[in-house]
Amino acid sequence: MSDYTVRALRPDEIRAAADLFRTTLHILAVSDEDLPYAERMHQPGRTFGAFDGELIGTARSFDAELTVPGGKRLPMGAVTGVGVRPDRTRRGVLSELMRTQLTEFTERGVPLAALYASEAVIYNRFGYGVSTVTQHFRIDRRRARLRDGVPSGGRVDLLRLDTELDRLAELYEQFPHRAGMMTRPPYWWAGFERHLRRPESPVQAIVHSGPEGVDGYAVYTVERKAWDQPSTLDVVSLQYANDEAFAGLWRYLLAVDLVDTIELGGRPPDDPTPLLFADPRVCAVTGGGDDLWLRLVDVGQALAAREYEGEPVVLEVADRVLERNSGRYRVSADGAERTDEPAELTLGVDALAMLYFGAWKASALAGVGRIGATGPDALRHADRLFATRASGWCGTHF
Ligand SMILES: CC(=O)SCCNC(=O)CCNC(=O)[C@H](O)C(C)(C)COP(=O)(O)OP(=O)(O)OC[C@H]1O[C@@H](n2cnc3c(N)ncnc32)[C@H](O)[C@@H]1OP(=O)(O)O
Repeated sequence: MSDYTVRALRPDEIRAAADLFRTTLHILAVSDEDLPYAERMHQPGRTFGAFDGELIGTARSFDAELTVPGGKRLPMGAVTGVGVRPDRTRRGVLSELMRTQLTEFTERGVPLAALYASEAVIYNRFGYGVSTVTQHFRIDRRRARLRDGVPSGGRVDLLRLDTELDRLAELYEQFPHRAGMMTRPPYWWAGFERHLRRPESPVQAIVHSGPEGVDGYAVYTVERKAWDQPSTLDVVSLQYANDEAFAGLWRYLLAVDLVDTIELGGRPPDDPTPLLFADPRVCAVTGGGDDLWLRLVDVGQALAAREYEGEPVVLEVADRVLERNSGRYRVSADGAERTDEPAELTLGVDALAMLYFGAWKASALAGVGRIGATGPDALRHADRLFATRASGWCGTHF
């Protein structure tokens, strides 16, 4: 039996939870100036604390919606703020917090949970898998020339972030969401706003307008340490509704004076940025990695919500944390449902999350022992069924 209890925190305990979380990430505790943002980031009733007399661990979530392949939006618990006091780690505190949180999602009928992971070895055991991946670009701004034929037109204007941040929130929700993208509720924007108000880095926002009105925006900072030092423009956010807006925002960014390098991180695997340039090597891929970690809280509902193409396959899913998900599911172009038919593929719920947005192929996961298969046909069918038109991508760090 554990010597601690887990319960939802009261509003007057939120600062302590935020301090604990920040301490576990080696970040300074919440300042008085930060406190209003920290409070706005917490959705009432969604922060859990573990106590052994004192607060020793915490995990919170906020409600959002996630677009799944085919365009439907499903409720999701956006999990964040996870930390256990360093003198109480490795005795099951996180495991209890995760179980409590997943049970709470189940009771409220939330079919998906997702998070961004500080370390990649923590969350598989709780059923989360890397469901989307990203890449980072560095552009040599002084050598960059756009190819002939890149769309032109439209106009770009500065947006006043101190008074018009809400405008970005509206635009983000208006623009199309590809599979893997989530809604950004006020709990998310409060954290973004705090990030933007860091005193050391002035932040600019721009909007692009085309014939139908505003159809793209970007947020960026420029770091310029000294007059004779190279300077870097860091694109914090880039969202757009069409190709013209994408090109128009880039035309602007490439023309910002006193900039040597442009950094653009966390983009989808099929991001077209390198295709813009006459010499594609001015745009180097400098890294990448896991983006959204997904957890199918209700496997039946999550599988039934997305679209598929191709021949059917029967999956046998194992879920050690939410046992009622364990069982067989038939997935076909007509949808997905529970079945008694014999299994063709066996996999954990974490591996299923890796298939969900098409970021990984079943055949690749089988090759490294994450999926068991009766034969190559089943893998071929699963590869096709779970493939997506555009790369899955979230791009909303939380
Ligand atoms: C979504 C987010 O908020 S991401 C931020 C996550 N937080 C951090 O990274 C802050 C620093 N780290 C911590 O606070 C803690 O180490 C936590 C929260 C990651 C883990 O908390 P703990 O209470 O130690 O986890 P718990 O004891 O329940 O561990 C369960 C299992 O996971 C393993 N585990 C937990 N954390 C880690 C880790 N960082 N690295 C390797 N294994 C780990 C444990 O060894 C244990 O394995 P076992 O079941 O085989 O014995």
